[in-house]
Amino acid sequence: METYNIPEIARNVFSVGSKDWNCRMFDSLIPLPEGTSYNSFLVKGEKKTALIDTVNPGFEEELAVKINMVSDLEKLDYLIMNHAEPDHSNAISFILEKAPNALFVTTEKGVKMAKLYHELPEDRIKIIAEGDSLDLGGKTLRFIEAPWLHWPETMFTYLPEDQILFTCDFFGAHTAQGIYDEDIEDLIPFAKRYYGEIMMPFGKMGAKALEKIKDLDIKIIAPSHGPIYKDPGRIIGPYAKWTAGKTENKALIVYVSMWGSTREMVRTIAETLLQEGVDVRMYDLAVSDIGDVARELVDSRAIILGVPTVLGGMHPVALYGASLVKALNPPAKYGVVFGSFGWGGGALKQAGEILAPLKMEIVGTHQVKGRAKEEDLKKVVEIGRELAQKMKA
Ligand SMILES: Cc1cc2nc3c(=O)[nH]c(=O)nc-3n(C[C@H](O)[C@H](O)[C@H](O)COP(=O)(O)O)c2cc1C
Repeated sequence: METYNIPEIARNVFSVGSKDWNCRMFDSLIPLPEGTSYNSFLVKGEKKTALIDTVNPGFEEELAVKINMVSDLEKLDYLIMNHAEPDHSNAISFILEKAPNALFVTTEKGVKMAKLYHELPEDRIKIIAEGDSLDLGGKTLRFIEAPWLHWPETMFTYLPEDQILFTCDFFGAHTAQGIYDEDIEDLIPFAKRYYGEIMMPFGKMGAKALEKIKDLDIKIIAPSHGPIYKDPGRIIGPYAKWTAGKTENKALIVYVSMWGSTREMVRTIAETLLQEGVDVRMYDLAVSDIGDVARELVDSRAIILGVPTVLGGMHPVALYGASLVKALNPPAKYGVVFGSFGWGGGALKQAGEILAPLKMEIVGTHQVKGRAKEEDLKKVVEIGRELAQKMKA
């Protein structure tokens, strides 16, 4: 007999998803130092039962066992989909097969996205829209469209009787640890990392979603990754700051250096900025966790990129880092680029082209042939001081 912990987060509301303790990479892109969870919630009303979101490939059987421990999967009435990404939607076909009377419930956009990944029985689709609700008997599920968090079809589900907001990826964190937010002291850095990796490019949509839910009475936030918030303010507060693009007096330095020339320049600007009272975070992209970089991008006021030339362009690792920075669209106001080359150069030009679409003012650039000389490092210090002044203003 398998043993499972099935938290009852409110009366007749069960957390039936899975913990993926050892997963170390997500979306073939994001490192997961503490694994993750795929949260799925079963809501039992007096008349009807609904499942909100499902689980990642490989966890379907566990989901079925857990549902059957607290209910009867065969008699499930509704399968609600807040988001079509397979880590939450993968078990849709599995569940619809095991629960022959269950209706698949989502928005019109949700159906379109789900059909990209699953074959859905047409006669079992129930399309809902903003403000619609389902009566389960003593429990109501109300739907709130929250598009682009982080795919076009995303929505939230609200359970007014228990004041629970099911937000899928929004407010999520990649960690398998804990059940409730109170279990993890350093949860917000994890949530911030997740925000940087997944939500930051859609910050404006995030701000709109916050505005939409601001008058809801929320006692519990139940996201689909990481712990459930019994203290919603603990995550809504930081999200208000992050989605507004508020920055700190902090410079994020990301660089690559093969023989130390670029490293000497970024180390010099780091020391200058620290002298000037600027907080500094520095990551060598060749050995760093890109999730840490994403976390620091969320509220850094300046980004400093150090990149040597390799084969006529940027070092490939720095190219990857710079492309990611551009795609994540951080709120940084100021930028600086340093580079080193041996003969023809090319990295600095390419870095400028990549970062151009960001709305950062480039405060300075400096490139050296080989190692930086005394006058080069003086120039780096000058750029650092000018940057610090601008950042304080
Ligand atoms: C694999 C490799 C490829 C390079 N390709 C170029 C190049 O195409 N053009 C150039 O000007 N320098 C090139 N260089 C020279 C480096 O850009 C130069 O050594 C630079 O000072 C390295 O800076 P770093 O010590 O910060 O890595 C290359 C160096 C290496 C190791």
